[in-house]
Amino acid sequence: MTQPTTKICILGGGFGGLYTALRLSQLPWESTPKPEIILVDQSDRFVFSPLLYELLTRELQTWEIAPPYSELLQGTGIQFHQAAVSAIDINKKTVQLADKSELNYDRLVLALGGETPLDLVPGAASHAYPFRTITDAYRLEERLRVLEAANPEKIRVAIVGAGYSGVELACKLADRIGEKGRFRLIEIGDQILRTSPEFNREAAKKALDSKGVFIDLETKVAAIDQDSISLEYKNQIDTIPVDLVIWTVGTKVSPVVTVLPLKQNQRGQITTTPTLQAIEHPEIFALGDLADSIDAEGKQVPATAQVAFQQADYTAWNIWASLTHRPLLPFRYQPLGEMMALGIDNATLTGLGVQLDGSFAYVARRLAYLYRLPTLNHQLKVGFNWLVSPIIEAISR
Ligand SMILES: Cc1cc2nc3c(=O)[nH]c(=O)nc-3n(C[C@H](O)[C@H](O)[C@H](O)COP(=O)(O)OP(=O)(O)OC[C@H]3O[C@@H](n4cnc5c(N)ncnc54)[C@H](O)[C@@H]3O)c2cc1C
Ligand SMILES: NC(=O)c1ccc[n+]([C@@H]2O[C@H](COP(=O)([O-])OP(=O)(O)OC[C@H]3O[C@@H](n4cnc5c(N)ncnc54)[C@H](OP(=O)(O)O)[C@@H]3O)[C@@H](O)[C@H]2O)c1
Ligand SMILES: C/C(=C\Cc1cc(O)c2ccccc2c1O)CCC[C@H](C)CCC[C@H](C)CCCC(C)C
Repeated sequence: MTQPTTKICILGGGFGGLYTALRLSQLPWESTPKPEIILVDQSDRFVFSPLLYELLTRELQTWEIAPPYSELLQGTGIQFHQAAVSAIDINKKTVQLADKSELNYDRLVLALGGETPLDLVPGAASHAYPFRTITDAYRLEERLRVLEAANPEKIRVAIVGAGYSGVELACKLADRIGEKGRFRLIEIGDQILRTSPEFNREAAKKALDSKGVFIDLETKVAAIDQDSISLEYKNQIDTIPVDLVIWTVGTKVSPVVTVLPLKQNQRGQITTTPTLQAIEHPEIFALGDLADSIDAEGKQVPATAQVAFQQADYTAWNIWASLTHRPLLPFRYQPLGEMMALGIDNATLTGLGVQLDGSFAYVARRLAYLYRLPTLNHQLKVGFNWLVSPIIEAISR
C-alpha cells in the first residue's frame, strides 16, 4: 500500500514563511518521499518591508520589492494558496481558510507576522495611517497625492513613534515633500531609536535635523482627530492641526493565533523551544513576529526581518530533520547589525565591525538588501534594473 504524502502547511508568506518554504524545497528528499509544501497567504505577493519606504519616494517599483508568489515559486514545487487563514484546529490538525476551504497538515508552520495596533489611542483607527503592508503604502501614497494636489502652503505631517519605521519614514517623506512639508516625529521615550547603536542614532539625528523634522520627546498621543492631534507633554495636553498622521507604534499578534491553545507570552506570541517548535506540539513550528523565541543560548530574539530570515533556515532544516529521523538544531542567531534609510541619498549602517553613513551606506544597504531578496532569479532581475534604469533615465533626459 502506498503511504499518503506528508503535508507541510506554511501559514504566512513573509520573511519567516516564504523563506522557510523556499529552503524546504531545496533540501534533499532522496531517502524520503518529497512532501507536499503548501504556502498560504492572504496577499498575492511577498513584501520586502525594509524597502517599503522606497515606493513613496518612487526610488523603487512594486514589482521589485513585492514580487508575486506565482513568480517566486515557479519551478519550486511549492503550492501557493491565496486566502486568509480564519481558524486553526491543532487537535484535528486542520486549517480553515476564509475561502471556505480546509487544509490538513502533518507539519504546521505559523508565520503570520504581526499587525499594527490602531486601538491604542482614540481616533487612531479612523484617522491614522499605518505603514506595514503594500495596501498601507498605497493608501498613504493616495493621501499624499491628494495633499500635494491641493497645494496648501504647508503639508503638516505627524509621525507617531521614533523607532526605525518612524525615523525612516520621516526622512523619506521629508525628501519627497521638501520645503512644502512640516514634519513632527512624536516619541513617548526620552530619545529616538532607543535600541540602535550610537552611530546610527547620531546619523539619524543629523539627517532629521538637516531636513527640519521637529522631534517631540517624552510626548504621548492622547487622541487623533480628522485634522488634529492631541499631544500630552508633562501632563499638559496640546491640540495641534495636522493634515496627515502616520502611526508606526507597536506590533500585535493576530487573533487567529492568540486563540490557539498553545503556550503564549502576555503579548500573545507563541512560546517556542530553541528548535522553534511550539511547547508540547513538536509538529508545530513558529517563527518571526508571532513567536516568542529564544536562541541556543537561551537569549530572547527580537521581532525583526533579520531574525525571521535566519529562523527560516532552521525551521526548514528542522522540519526536514523531523521527517527524516535526524536530530533537530537549536536556532543560533547571528546579529549582523542594522541598516536604516535616512532619505533618498542617505543611510546609516552598523554591522560586522563596519560603520557607514551617507551615500556609501546608501549603496551598501541597497546591495545588502539585493542579496537578501528571495530567489536568485528575482535578485538578478532587480539588480539588472538597478544597473540599467539610471542609464535609460540619463539618455531619455
Ligand atoms: C516598514 C517596515 C520596515 C521594516 N524594516 C525592517 C528592516 O529594515 N530590518 C528588519 O530586520 N526588520 C524590519 N522590519 C520588521 C520586519 O518586517 C518583520 O519583523 C518581519 O517581516 C517579520 O517576519 P514574519 O514572517 O514574522 O512576518 P511578515 O514578513 O509580516 O509576514 C507575514 C505574512 O503573513 C500574511 N498574513 C498575515 N495574516 C494572515 C492571515 N490571517 N491569513 C493569511 N496570511 C496572513 C501577511 O500577508 C504576510 O505576508 C520592518 C517592518 C516594517 C513595517
Ligand atoms: N531598519 C530597521 O532595521 C527596521 C526598520 C523598521 C522596523 N524594524 C523592526 O521592526 C520592529 C518594529 O519597529 P518599528 O520602528 O516599526 O516600531 P517600534 O519598535 O514599535 O517603535 C515604535 C517607537 O514608538 C515609541 N512609542 C511607543 N508607544 C508610543 C506612543 N504611544 N506614542 C509615541 N511613541 C510611542 C517606542 O518607544 P519605546 O521603544 O520606548 O517603546 C518606539 O520608539 C522592530 O523590531 C524593529 O527592529 C527594523
Ligand atoms: C547590517 C547587515 C545585515 C543585517 C540585516 C539587516 C536587515 O535589516 C535585514 C532585513 C531583512 C533580512 C536580513 C537582514 C539583515 O541580515 C548588513 C551588513 C553589511 C556589511 C557591513 C557589509 C556591507 C558590504 C557592502 C555590501 C559593500 C558595499 C560597498 C559599497 C561600494 C559602498
